[in-house]
Amino acid sequence: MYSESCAIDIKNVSKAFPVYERPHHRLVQMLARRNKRRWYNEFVALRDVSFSVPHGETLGIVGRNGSGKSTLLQIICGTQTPTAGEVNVNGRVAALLELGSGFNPEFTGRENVYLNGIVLGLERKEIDDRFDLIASFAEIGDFMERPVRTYSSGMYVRLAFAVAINVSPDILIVDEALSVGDEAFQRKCFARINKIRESGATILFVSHSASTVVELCDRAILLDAGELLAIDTPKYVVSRYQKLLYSPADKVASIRDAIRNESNSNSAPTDAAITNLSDSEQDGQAGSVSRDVNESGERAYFEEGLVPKSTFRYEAAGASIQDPHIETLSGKRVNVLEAGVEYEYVYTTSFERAATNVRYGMLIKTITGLELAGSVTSWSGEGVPYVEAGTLVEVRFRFPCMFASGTYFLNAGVQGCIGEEEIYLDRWLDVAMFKVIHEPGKLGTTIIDLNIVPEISVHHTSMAHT
Ligand SMILES: Nc1ncnc2c1ncn2[C@@H]1O[C@H](COP(=O)(O)OP(=O)(O)OP(=O)(O)O)[C@@H](O)[C@H]1O
Repeated sequence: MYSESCAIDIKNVSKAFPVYERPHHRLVQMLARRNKRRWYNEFVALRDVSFSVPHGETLGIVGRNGSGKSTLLQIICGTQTPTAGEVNVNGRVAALLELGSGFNPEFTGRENVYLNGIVLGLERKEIDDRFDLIASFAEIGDFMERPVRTYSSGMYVRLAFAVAINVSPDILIVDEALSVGDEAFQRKCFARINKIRESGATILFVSHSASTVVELCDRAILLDAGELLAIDTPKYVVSRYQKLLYSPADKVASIRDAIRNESNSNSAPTDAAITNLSDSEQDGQAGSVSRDVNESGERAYFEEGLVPKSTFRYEAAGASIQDPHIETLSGKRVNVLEAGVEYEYVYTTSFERAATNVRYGMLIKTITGLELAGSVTSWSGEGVPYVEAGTLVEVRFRFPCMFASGTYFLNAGVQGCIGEEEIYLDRWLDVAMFKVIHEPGKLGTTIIDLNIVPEISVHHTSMAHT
């Protein structure tokens, strides 16, 4: 029985595609409809898939290429029909599927926004009200008035994303689309996805990035060759996915069986049958140990266009933060950093009103919004006792760049008392961003690189001598 308490309910869904050996067989098949002979073979893209997604859950979908992820999403969106099984979707679905689907290439961006909005169940007036928001989110300028076929893939994704996340979906489906586009835009999208999530929407998220699935999702499913092999916590599912992904071809079948049996046994996840890969295997890294870091950060530099697009300022109350940036210890302004080197995150606060018990804070986040590290200048109640109106105060946070190569975002905030109550005098999210340069010899994996020193020693056991 379909339950309204679920956003999505999939029961025994299968999908088979006809595959014709020769192009003209398609025509022969059409003409010979009543004939018993079949001019095609069936390719089964999904076989007997069942699962349900409660309202408000963020479900990750992982699987190797061709495992059926896109087909499943298209069935949920209604752009493909299942060959067998039942699909129930409860709520307004906004989907970001593969490039090429969703928009009519001959229509302009504006026309497509209206078309999509109407398909998603919005009234024309509602689309009118949201149009400026969508246009400013998409950042495609005059291209809004040009046919979508003239767009670059980046522009296409920007517009598709802008529509999908500005129509207040109950269910948001994102198929890997975020990997197109620059990091600043990706951050902006993740910030918006988090807001949609917080508002109680259900999210289906297909990604090849293990860390993103673990970070964003409440649960995940693993598809392989059209079969749902596992549904469990993101960490559990991702470890099985990686095991499949990196196994030699002759081991795949036995690993599939082990994952299936393990899932079916309904026991608590155990790593006895499936051992997690080491991080270096996951990232395909091997390489030699290298500890050569340039302590001065000489290779760090400043890149002009590295400006966040997701900056958000809370209403200021008596102070304003200015010029947040990063410097090397010798005072060079940089935003592309060398790993393993110390830098300073600097900003100035201008006080329009006098404040007491003043404290400054900072935070470093990933593209997806994971809060990695932060600091404050003092504990609550122990801030600078009094700052006069008209004062400019510079604050410097020295930090070691212990991050893996990638892009990161910075917050800044000043707290203090005006009167009795402690409040944020000024607070900015994603006020600056920086990149960390890839260091080929570095062995650290994931996000934080603690410069862990590995050591291997070989011990001969008694068995080795027999
Ligand atoms: N219209 C079609 N006709 C025939 N086969 C198809 C069709 N659409 C998809 N398939 C096949 O179904 C299988 C599943 O495809 P699908 O695109 O759903 O996989 P996926 O997991 O999304 O892959 P990827 O990660 O590469 O995008 C693939 O082998 C694909 O070739």
